[in-house]
Amino acid sequence: MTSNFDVAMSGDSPPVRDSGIVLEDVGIGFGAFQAVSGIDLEIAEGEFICLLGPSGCGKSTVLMALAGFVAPNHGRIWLGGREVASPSPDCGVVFQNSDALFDWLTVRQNVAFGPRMRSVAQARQREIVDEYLGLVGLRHAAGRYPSQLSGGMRQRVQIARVLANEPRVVLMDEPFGALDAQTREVMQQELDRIWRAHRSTVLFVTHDIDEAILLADRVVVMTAGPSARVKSSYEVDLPRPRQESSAGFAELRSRLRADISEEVRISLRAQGIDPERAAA
Ligand SMILES: Nc1ncnc2c1ncn2[C@@H]1O[C@H](COP(=O)(O)OP(=O)(O)OP(=O)(O)O)[C@@H](O)[C@H]1O
Repeated sequence: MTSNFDVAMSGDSPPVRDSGIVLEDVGIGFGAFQAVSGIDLEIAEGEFICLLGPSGCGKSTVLMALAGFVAPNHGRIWLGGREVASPSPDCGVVFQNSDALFDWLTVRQNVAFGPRMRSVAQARQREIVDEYLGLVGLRHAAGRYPSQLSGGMRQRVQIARVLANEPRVVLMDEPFGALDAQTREVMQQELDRIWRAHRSTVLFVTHDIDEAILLADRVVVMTAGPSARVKSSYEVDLPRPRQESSAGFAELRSRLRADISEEVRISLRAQGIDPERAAA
């Protein structure tokens, strides 16, 4: 496929041989503030990673660097064997806010937008749109405008629109964070089902430990910032779809809770807040 890759070929051999992701000693700063540093992480092709950590530790910053929106000030990032230098159609991004949709286009036109930009033939565009709208259960709403949809439906359109570009990697930054608890639960189940059908490489940022265990092959925990790094990594060796009531789920939840609350306490102390008082 010829595409207008915005990523530069790395001068030397990249450390990945497939469509995975490699972050090698990555640091990202904003002026004098070093948000993350020394991030080493490998994500295999088709792997679903959830990134957890205390608020403000730098999860979104890492995602923005992977998407090519922010440049690291140290280290290197490879995606599918190419060094990331700027945003690329190889990498689809779903944000928390479903307002990323084009209000003046119907659901069908929103999902067809990427394939149309890639000059995909019209008949094929229709097939792609039908496939991805079917996947998110919204074929019946193809003719509606975003303003005529609920928040959950808009978010599903956003996911379909990103997947219709058939990116190698999907980055999701708290995509269900703004949804009510019930819609969120349905969306988590749907995403699990969609991912099992497509097996793209996914990096999913969340605050929610249960969401991470429901979705991830591996949960990666970051330390408190500044200069946050990867603290630990947990393989989620539970059969899908996962049951929150299972013993394995509960055991992993309590290990993750202990690990993250240690970092939250560090983060609160750094802000001059006594964590014991804050909990009282
Ligand atoms: N554009 C920016 N300019 C300056 N500082 C920034 C910028 N973007 C992020 N930061 C800082 O970098 C740190 C990491 O922010 P980031 O949003 O990545 O954290 P996060 O872990 O995703 O937070 P949350 O869980 O609350 O969404 C924070 O201290 C934040 O204030």
